[in-house]
Amino acid sequence: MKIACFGAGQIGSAFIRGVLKSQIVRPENLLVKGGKSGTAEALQAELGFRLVRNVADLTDCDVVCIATIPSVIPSILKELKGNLGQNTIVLSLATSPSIAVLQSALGSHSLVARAIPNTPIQVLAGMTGVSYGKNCQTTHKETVQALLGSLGQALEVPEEKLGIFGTVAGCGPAFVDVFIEALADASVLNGLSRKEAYKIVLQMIQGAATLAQESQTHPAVLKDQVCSPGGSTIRGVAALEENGFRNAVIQAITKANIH
Ligand SMILES: NC(=O)C1=CN([C@@H]2O[C@H](COP(=O)(O)OP(=O)(O)OC[C@H]3O[C@@H](n4cnc5c(N)ncnc54)[C@H](O)[C@@H]3O)[C@@H](O)[C@H]2O)C=CC1
Ligand SMILES: O=C(O)[C@@H]1CCC=N1
Repeated sequence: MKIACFGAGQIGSAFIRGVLKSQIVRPENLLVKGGKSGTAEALQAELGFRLVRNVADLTDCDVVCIATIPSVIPSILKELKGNLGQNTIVLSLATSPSIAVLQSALGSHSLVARAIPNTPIQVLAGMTGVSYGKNCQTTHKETVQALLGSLGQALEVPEEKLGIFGTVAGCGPAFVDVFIEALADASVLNGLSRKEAYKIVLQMIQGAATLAQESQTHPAVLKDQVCSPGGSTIRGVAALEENGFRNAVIQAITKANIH
């Protein structure tokens, strides 16, 4: 597979690291164009992909990804128009614009898709939602699925659900990181070292997620299994409820919701 990526910031570099780690693309078949921040050049020195010198180099790419903030995208689309092969798919990783806007900027025959990945794609543990424009045929979807699926899980969703999918999966890691940090702070407050705290917290979170995934058991049942009568856990659960933990999480997702 030959791919290009515009943008090597947070999600662009996670994507670049992921596709090289999964070996879905070889460094010589990965072309990257960065902005003025210099991150693409620094990453290139580390990972050995190619930098885009000329957009005409992109005509034989299977997929051209756009991993920049939305305001930059119209100028990138102008650059791309006329420099894409007949089967090159433009895959935007940005929260906007919509497929309709991408399509109208690139021309009515263009192959367009949108995906919202998350930072765990760099360690091939991603969860990515993807939606396709009307010109994408099965073969194009298979190409994108192979690319994004190599970074973890990738699921096709209608575009109207991509926002909330991306909010939970894409913003979610930051919310979990806040939780991890808070658990570690509490551990340190109660006598553990930072190192011990993070080792315990990370394995605990991974274990709880694996148990929920593998047992396919409702989280309320799993929670009840931990809460011994008159025991320690139920006191902690009551404290979470008293402090509006569930509501805080619901509000976080609702406020973050990508439209
Ligand atoms: N950070 C994340 O976890 C996720 C971000 N996204 C989306 O990805 C997009 C980028 O977000 P971040 O990576 O967080 O931002 P960022 O600011 O870290 O990265 C954007 C990069 O684009 C580069 N850039 C600017 N103009 C350019 C141009 N004309 N050509 C090529 N590169 C150019 C900048 O130099 C910068 O390195 C946003 O639309 C965001 O919503 C989507 C899913 C997850
Ligand atoms: O914060 C943002 O806007 C992006 C979207 C998903 C994760 N980060």
